Amino acid sequence: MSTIAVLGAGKIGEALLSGLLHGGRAPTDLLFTERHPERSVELTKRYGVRAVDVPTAAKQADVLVVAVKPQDIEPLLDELAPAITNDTLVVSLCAGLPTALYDRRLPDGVPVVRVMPNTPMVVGEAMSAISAGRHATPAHLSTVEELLSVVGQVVRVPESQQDAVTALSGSGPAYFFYLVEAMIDAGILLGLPRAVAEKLIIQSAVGAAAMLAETGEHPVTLREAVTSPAGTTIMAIRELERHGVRAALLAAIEAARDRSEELGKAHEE
Ligand SMILES: NC(=O)C1=CN([C@@H]2O[C@H](COP(=O)(O)OP(=O)(O)OC[C@H]3O[C@@H](n4cnc5c(N)ncnc54)[C@H](O)[C@@H]3O)[C@@H](O)[C@H]2O)C=CC1
Ligand SMILES: O=C(O)[C@@H]1CCC=N1
Repeated sequence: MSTIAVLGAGKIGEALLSGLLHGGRAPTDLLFTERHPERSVELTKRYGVRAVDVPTAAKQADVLVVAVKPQDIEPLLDELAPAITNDTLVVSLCAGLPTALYDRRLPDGVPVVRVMPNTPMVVGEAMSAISAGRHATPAHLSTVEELLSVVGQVVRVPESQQDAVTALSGSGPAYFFYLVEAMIDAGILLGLPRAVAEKLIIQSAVGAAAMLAETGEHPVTLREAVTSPAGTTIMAIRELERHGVRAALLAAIEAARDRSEELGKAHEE
């Protein structure tokens, strides 16, 4: 079994470690690096996984998963470059960072796969999109696909689509949480107890998501089935249209895509 090291065990790094353990990987097959010692202690206690430094991770692991903030990539690449060989696969989860950045900064020929996952990884429901860098082979892509399918679903996309993917599914869970938060507030406005409003909205979200995933019906069809002539739903839809919610979503997701592109450009020479 291959050894996987997570470089930067924050929210996404921890979600991956925990998901892989849940999927049957032995703690001895996993390593992580973390710049905050107290975080390392906490994670080793929680998962029984060993914290190491970057050179040790590069030497001992077959797959290095980079999960630091894009703004923190440069010092990590400085540490990694002298320690890594072409036998090690680099998997980057960083928003915006192109595989070309790794190609420039790491020894020639190191294979890199760019991935955009999302936080539902913590419950095994991630959506991950993967793209091969210049030196990554179909076998490398399959390795990453296999790794990530333990924590959710995986699609392959050309790297040129990764900024759009980041805006859609990378950030996507935040948009749904934001909607849920606003709808719970609406329940409070209408005088419902908070606990009741939360239960009503969260279960409606879970039910709607399950219908989307399981019926294969188009969202328009599912929405129309809720929208009775001269009923309650159409009154709400009219207000959503009047307040430009659809246009707001288009603009919001475009802004997220632009930011992803910008994060990548910040590291251009
Ligand atoms: N949070 C999210 O929903 C998603 C995040 N991502 C990407 O995943 C990456 C990580 O994001 P989060 O987990 O949210 O960030 P985070 O801030 O929770 O985790 C980053 C971790 O890396 C550690 N770190 C930084 N530099 C380090 C170094 N040189 N050596 C060792 N550890 C180091 C930090 O101490 C921190 O614990 C980012 O690049 C982000 O774009 C991708 C998809 C979704
Ligand atoms: O907000 C961010 O930059 C990260 C990338 C995708 C989701 N969270």
